[in-house]
Amino acid sequence: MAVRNEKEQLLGHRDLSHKSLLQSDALYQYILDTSVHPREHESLKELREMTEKHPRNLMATPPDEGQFLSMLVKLVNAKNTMEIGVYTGYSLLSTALALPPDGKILALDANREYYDLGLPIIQKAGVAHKIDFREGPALPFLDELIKDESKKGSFDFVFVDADKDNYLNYHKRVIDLVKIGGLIGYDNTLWSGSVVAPPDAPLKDYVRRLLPHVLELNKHLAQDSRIEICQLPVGDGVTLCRRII
Ligand SMILES: C[S@@+](CC[C@H](N)C(=O)[O-])C[C@H]1O[C@@H](n2cnc3c(N)ncnc32)[C@H](O)[C@@H]1O
Repeated sequence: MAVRNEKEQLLGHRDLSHKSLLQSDALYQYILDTSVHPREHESLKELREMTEKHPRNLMATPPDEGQFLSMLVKLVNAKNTMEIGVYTGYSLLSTALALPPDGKILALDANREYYDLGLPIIQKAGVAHKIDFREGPALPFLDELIKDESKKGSFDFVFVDADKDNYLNYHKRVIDLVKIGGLIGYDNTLWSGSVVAPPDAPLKDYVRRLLPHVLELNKHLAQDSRIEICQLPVGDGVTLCRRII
């Protein structure tokens, strides 16, 4: 593949409608063909293919990231989890399939219409009973949740993939809801590679508008002594935070 200039590289993967920060599309395709698609649960495949036809499909979690989340949930033996930002449910279903039969996911999204598109597939996969879906803006919901002392430190794993301008607000609440030793995953922390874009880079409007929030979050997480962090170039960038105090 021809080497692309810096600006093209910053925009390229998004424009090709999959999310990869790798050096070439061929390399990303190799990962999908070799390690991801052959192991993808049939319901996840069905949900992914259904979502690909949706006008807002750019929001969907890519399958390599879904596989990563599934592995994480199993590695930490998660039972009680939360997801902020569901869309049609690809990451939700990946997590639900990875949880034990009595595992639970509190799933928050401002828009139930998207979830309802994926719900029949989630039901067919036999994991809908693990999901407690709540429609509405996540922030006030978290403010209520945190008033309940029994919810503090009760989550093993939280995945945040919603409005980027609220991530810091989510972090301020979620850090008290996740248990010590538990994990929080923040999605899109490399923001299509725009975190290193020169000022005149031809970024899409929403990428430019939300970039300061992503940069602020990354800085904040790196300085937060309550967590250990690891930022990974999976999907659009995922920062894992392990609560230590
Ligand atoms: C990037 S998508 C989530 C993708 C999803 N994790 C997946 O696997 O496909 C972001 C979602 O966040 C939701 N959202 C945006 N702002 C929100 C808010 N303030 N509170 C709750 N959900 C919100 C949107 O409705 C959308 O479904």
